[in-house]
Amino acid sequence: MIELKNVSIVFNQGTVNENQALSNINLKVKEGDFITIIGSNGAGKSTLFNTIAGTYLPSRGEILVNDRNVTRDPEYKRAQYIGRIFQNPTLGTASNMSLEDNMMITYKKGFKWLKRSLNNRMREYFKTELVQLRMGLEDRMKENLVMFSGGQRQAITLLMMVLSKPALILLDEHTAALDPKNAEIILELTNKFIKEQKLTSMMITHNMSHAIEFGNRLLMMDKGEIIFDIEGEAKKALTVEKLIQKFHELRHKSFENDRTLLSEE
Ligand SMILES: Nc1ncnc2c1ncn2[C@@H]1O[C@H](COP(=O)(O)OP(=O)(O)OP(=O)(O)O)[C@@H](O)[C@H]1O
Repeated sequence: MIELKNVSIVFNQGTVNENQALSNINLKVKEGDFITIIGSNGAGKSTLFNTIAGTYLPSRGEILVNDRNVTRDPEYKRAQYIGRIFQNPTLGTASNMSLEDNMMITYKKGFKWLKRSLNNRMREYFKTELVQLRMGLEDRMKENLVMFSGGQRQAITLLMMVLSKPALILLDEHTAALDPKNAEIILELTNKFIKEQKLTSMMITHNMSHAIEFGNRLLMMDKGEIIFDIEGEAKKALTVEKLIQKFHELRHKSFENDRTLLSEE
C-alpha cells in the first residue's frame, strides 16, 4: 500500500545543528495493517509521520503509494487519502462552527455548497453515525464545537476521519492529552472503527501496553531507525518486559522514557 525506500531526513544540513532524524528507513505498510509505533523521545516517530504525510520532503529516498512515486507530492495532495489525528483535540475540528457543519465539511471535503447540501437527510445520517460514539452528541448537532470537551472533540475528529474513508490513518499520540478514562474510550473507539472498516492505520503511542494490545504489527524506533518490526502471533506473545528486554539486547542500553514507564500498568 505505502512503501518507504531508504528514506532519510536530515534537519539543518550542513550547520552546527545538523540532526539526522530518520536514517535509511525501509518500510512496507500492507493494506489492512494496524501498526503501533513506540520509541523514546526524539526517536523520529513524528518525523516518520510528517514524512509519510508530505509535511517534510525526504533528504534521500522515495515514498510510494500503490507503486506510484509520491515523494514530491505536497501535503495537501496526500491529505486526500491520508487522515491524521494529533494530540491536541482542538486541531481536528473548527471550534466556532456547529457539529453538523463540521461533519458536513468533512463529508464534502471542503466548504463548497455547505448550506445547500446540509439537508434533513444528511442530518439523519450524521445523527446515526454519532450514536456510535455513545456520548449523546447526536442531540447536540447545532452546538459549536467550542462547547465540547477534549474527549468529545477527539471522538468527533475520529468519526469524521473515518467517514471520509482515508486509505491510510496516522494517529500521533491522539489520546495523550486526555484524562485516562477518556483516553481509554477514544482508544476503544479507534480500535472498533479500524477493525470494522478494515482501515490501514499507524498509531504512535508512549504506552507500551497499548502498543502490544492493539494492532497486528509493532514497530520500535530509536535514533531515527526502525530497530524492531514484529507482527502476527509473535506480536501477540509480547509483554512489556519482553519489549524492554528486546530494546536492551538491540541497543545495549535501557529504554529511557519516563512517560512510558509511568503508563506501563
Ligand atoms: N522541524 C524540525 N526541525 C529540526 N529538528 C527537528 C524538527 N522536527 C523534529 N526534529 C528533531 O528530529 C528528532 C526526532 O524528532 P521527532 O519529533 O520525530 O521524535 P519523536 O520520536 O516523535 O519524539 P517524541 O516522543 O518526543 O514526540 C529530534 O531530535 C527532534 O528534535
